[in-house]
Amino acid sequence: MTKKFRLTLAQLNPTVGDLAGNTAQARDAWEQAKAAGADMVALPEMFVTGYQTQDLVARPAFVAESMVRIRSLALDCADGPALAIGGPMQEEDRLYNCYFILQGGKISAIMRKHFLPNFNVFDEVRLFKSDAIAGPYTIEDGPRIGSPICEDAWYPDVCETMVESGAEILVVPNGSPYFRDKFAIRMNNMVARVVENDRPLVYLNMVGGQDDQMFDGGSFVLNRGGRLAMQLPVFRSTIAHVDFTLTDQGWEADAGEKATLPDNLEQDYHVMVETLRDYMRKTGFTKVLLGLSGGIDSAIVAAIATDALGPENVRCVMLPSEYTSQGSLDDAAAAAKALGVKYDTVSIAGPRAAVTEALAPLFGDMPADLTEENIQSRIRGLLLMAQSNKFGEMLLTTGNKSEVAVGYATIYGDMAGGYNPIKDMYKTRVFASCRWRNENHRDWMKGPAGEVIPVAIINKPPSAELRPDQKDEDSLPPYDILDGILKMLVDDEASVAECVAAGYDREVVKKIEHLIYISEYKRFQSAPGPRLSNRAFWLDRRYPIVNRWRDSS
Ligand SMILES: Nc1ncnc2c1ncn2[C@@H]1O[C@H](COP(=O)(O)OP(=O)(O)OC[C@H]2O[C@@H]([n+]3cccc(C(=O)O)c3)[C@H](O)[C@@H]2O)[C@@H](O)[C@H]1O
Ligand SMILES: Nc1ncnc2c1ncn2[C@@H]1O[C@H](COP(=O)(O)OP(=O)(O)OP(=O)(O)O)[C@@H](O)[C@H]1O
Ligand SMILES: NC(=O)CC[C@H](N)C(=O)O
Repeated sequence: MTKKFRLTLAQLNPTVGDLAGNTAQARDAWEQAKAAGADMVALPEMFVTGYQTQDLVARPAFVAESMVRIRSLALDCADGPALAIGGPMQEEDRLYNCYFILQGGKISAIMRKHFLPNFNVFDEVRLFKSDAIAGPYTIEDGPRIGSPICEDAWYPDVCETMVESGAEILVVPNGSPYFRDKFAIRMNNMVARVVENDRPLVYLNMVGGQDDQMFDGGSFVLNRGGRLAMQLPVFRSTIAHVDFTLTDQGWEADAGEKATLPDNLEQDYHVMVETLRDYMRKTGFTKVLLGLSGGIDSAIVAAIATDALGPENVRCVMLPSEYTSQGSLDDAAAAAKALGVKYDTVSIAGPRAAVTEALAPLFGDMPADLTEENIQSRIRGLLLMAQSNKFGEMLLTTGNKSEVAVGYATIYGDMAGGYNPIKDMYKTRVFASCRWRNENHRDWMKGPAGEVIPVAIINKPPSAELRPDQKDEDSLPPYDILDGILKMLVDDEASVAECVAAGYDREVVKKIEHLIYISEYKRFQSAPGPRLSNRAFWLDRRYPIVNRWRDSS
């Protein structure tokens, strides 16, 4: 009789620290696997705790409770398919990132991670110990399986050793966070492992937002030769069953679902929506508010919030001053109407006059300058935070990556807010994302279809409207030049000389370099936001605040 093996892939969304909830999700996946007649159900890396735990995993009580949950899951799931789940384990003074195989009421095998990622957003060498490469485990009446844990499968060694010691299938649990165009990098690595080892491979990733990171799912199954047998969707919790048949050449996966992967404009937009949605749900908020200025940044943030939470949970507030143009008033109202969100107006004229009066004895006849400009931004921050307190709505802040990079925002002013959906998106890409959203609608968007960001907003020159006729380009180079230089200096760590060789003016490059370094203190105090690139501010790029070094090239 043909030998078969059914594996259930649980591409699910854990919450960091919700040990009971994550275990319940695992248990539910196991019930579904059992009902489907599966032999094994696999959950992602560190699923019991959620990922990434950062220093929470250094707390002995947290690890101990996680172990208790794993053991009780083993007992609960004794009678049915094997269950494989990631979690931490303490052995004497050593903490490991593990993959537990639960069968027959017990932990029947434990894989300990060998290659600990310690770059970009990862600090696993700081948190965990590496263990020697383990051999495969056997599923009762089924294949011998090797489980390299995420980073373990990005190099040949672990898979090769597991296969040399008898692994017939590789099942790789992952906690692999999104950055733009990462799919191809993952796929290339996994195809290489399959070809090197002549074994099928199951790549299982988690989904969900955690602070700045989005775990984008997109799990897949490869047959020998690197042939794609199954592709699960990105950004969506999914339970799927894959059937393996034992052939003369070894185990072969039957062809299953082949989800299509979105292009990178859609990926980024979807990440901004999902991370905000998960940040809200996982921190217990349902409603947001934001200042809607009639400019493009607050307009796209309003659209993202509406798509994430629904129009009934988004409130936009126009806070006009004497410098607010009629165009801005019209554009902000039109944007709110197109999205179907609540829209209020609170003038800053009165508070501004009161602040000016309060400071007059100190400021005397000193000329008005940036101080007075920033007071407007700070009054808006204060009025928005007051509404946040009163109505229990979380305030969204709206600075794009270009502004965040050069400090073009007022600290304790428009930087006020709990989450910044566009923190890692350069201004030039904000324009492209707005056009994409106006032309596309998907079932995961809770906002309406159509032109939700009025084209008048996309087409006008950006202005902070903090003084008469102010344009961003008065203080900054045009955004295509600014973003070109920022991409080189921030994302590529290019030298000043390399920027000049690429055609940028040295004086402009030096000015931008200076602005990046002197605004480190602002970023240190800024709200988190979704990571879209592999060089996002915060964990990917950690610079000192006090720093006298400048590139003399
Ligand atoms: N290293 C450091 N550590 C701690 N504090 C430091 C510091 N360097 C300066 N500071 C302090 O920070 C203050 C300066 O920061 P801040 O008050 O923000 O002021 P600043 O960065 O000078 O001005 C804000 C800039 O953002 C522009 N803006 C504002 C609002 C919105 C937008 C927009 O388009 O979205 C643009 C505005 O036109 C202006 O060019 C100083 O008073 C100084 O005391
Ligand atoms: N008149 C206003 N009413 C409400 N909010 C405002 C107003 N002006 C500024 N804000 C808030 O402060 C943020 C910074 O806006 P500002 O106009 O200074 O520059 P910006 O970065 O070009 O943003 P935007 O493109 O949204 O205008 C805005 O995104 C908005 O949230
Ligand atoms: N959790 C991990 O080991 C992640 C590292 C891995 N290379 C990734 O980003 O996909």
